[in-house]
Amino acid sequence: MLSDEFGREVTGVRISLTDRCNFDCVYCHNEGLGDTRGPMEAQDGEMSADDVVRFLEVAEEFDVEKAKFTGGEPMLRQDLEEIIERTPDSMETSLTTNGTFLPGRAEALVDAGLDRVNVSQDALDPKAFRELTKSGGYDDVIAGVKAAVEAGLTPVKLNMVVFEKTAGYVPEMVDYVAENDGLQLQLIEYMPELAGRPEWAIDIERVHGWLEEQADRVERREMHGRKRYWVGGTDSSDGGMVEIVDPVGNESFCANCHRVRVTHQGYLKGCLNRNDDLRPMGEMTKPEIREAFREVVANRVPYYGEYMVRDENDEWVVNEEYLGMPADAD
Ligand SMILES: Nc1nc2c(ncn2[C@@H]2O[C@H](COP(=O)(O)OP(=O)(O)OP(=O)(O)O)[C@@H](O)[C@H]2O)c(=O)[nH]1
Ligand SMILES: C[S@@+](CC[C@H](N)C(=O)[O-])C[C@H]1O[C@@H](n2cnc3c(N)ncnc32)[C@H](O)[C@@H]1O
Ligand code: SF4
Ligand code: SF4
Repeated sequence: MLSDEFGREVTGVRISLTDRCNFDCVYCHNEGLGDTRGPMEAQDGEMSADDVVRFLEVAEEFDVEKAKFTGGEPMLRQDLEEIIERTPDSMETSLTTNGTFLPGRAEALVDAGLDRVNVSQDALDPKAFRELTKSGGYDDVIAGVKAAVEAGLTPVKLNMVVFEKTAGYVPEMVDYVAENDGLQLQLIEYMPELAGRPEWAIDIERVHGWLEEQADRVERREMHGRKRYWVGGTDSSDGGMVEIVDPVGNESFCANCHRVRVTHQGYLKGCLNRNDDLRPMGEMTKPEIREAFREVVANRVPYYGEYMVRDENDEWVVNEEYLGMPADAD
């Protein structure tokens, strides 16, 4: 297993399969890739299934245990089932999707070997959903979540971005997962780093405090040191699990970050928030990918606490050591 200079082993890879999307969520950081809007047909430059598999086979050699497929909207890829089918068996495979294409396809994903799925759902009301996603796909998403649970892609984690437009929906979303078997909730702190609009952010500590009061028990997950709250338990059920993903300005989150990312165009990327460390894999052979993977891991640094440091006014500023890196290789 490869580790970076900060002792962070790389146990997972997170692969963006496309930057295209059928939604236009107001908050979208698109995994650091830019705008999702544009043609929805397959684009030149997207990694082919062969490219993805070649990379995954190298990752397997380095004992990477988990593969996460994301986007854009990864289910716009018609060869998603093939990619999952060809993912090394030793890896846990998961998918993060807006859920609209799960009805009719969830079973095929299971047959291909997908283990579980995260579905973005920021509200339980079609009108609010439309405003947040600029899409009328609410019913499809609900049907998608149902299809995923029925197909056994559990736990299905509902991903909710928490910011000023959604914070009021948190209690009903928490009740919803407590009452529905097979569902869990991830409350994702709104990340303005790539999406802009810092004024939309809310204080995520208030959500932690509120959940602390509701919870029957609290756990800490190894990945990112994320906290998990169990709520609504009864004699016969553990209730629902609510996990908080709170990366913004969080040094311990970055200190426990164990993933390398791959962009839809096949660039290795050490950190979601950075575009100055990209390495193109292009037509590389396996030995060349091995070398590039080693280099990317060697150059990984925690974003908060190393790449960004606090100045004398307690503001985050880029550490001088990293100034002058290429601005954006994508
Ligand atoms: N800054 C930062 N944000 C992350 C990181 N991992 C996840 N996130 C945020 O959480 C969102 C949802 O992540 P998911 O793709 O659902 O998966 P996950 O929560 O990371 O992983 P699982 O819980 O194991 O499924 C991402 O799109 C990011 O906004 C990370 O390493 N760094
Ligand atoms: C970029 S999307 C890609 C996968 C898929 N289209 C989806 O929406 O699940 C991955 C995750 O990033 C989250 N996300 C997008 N922009 C964000 C932001 N600015 N802050 C926090 N999370 C964000 C979304 O809610 C989603 O759960
Ligand atoms: S569905 Fe996902 S990729 Fe598409 S705009 Fe929303 S968050 Fe971004
Ligand atoms: S180093 Fe921090 S910001 Fe970068 S991907 Fe890891 S957790 Fe996210």
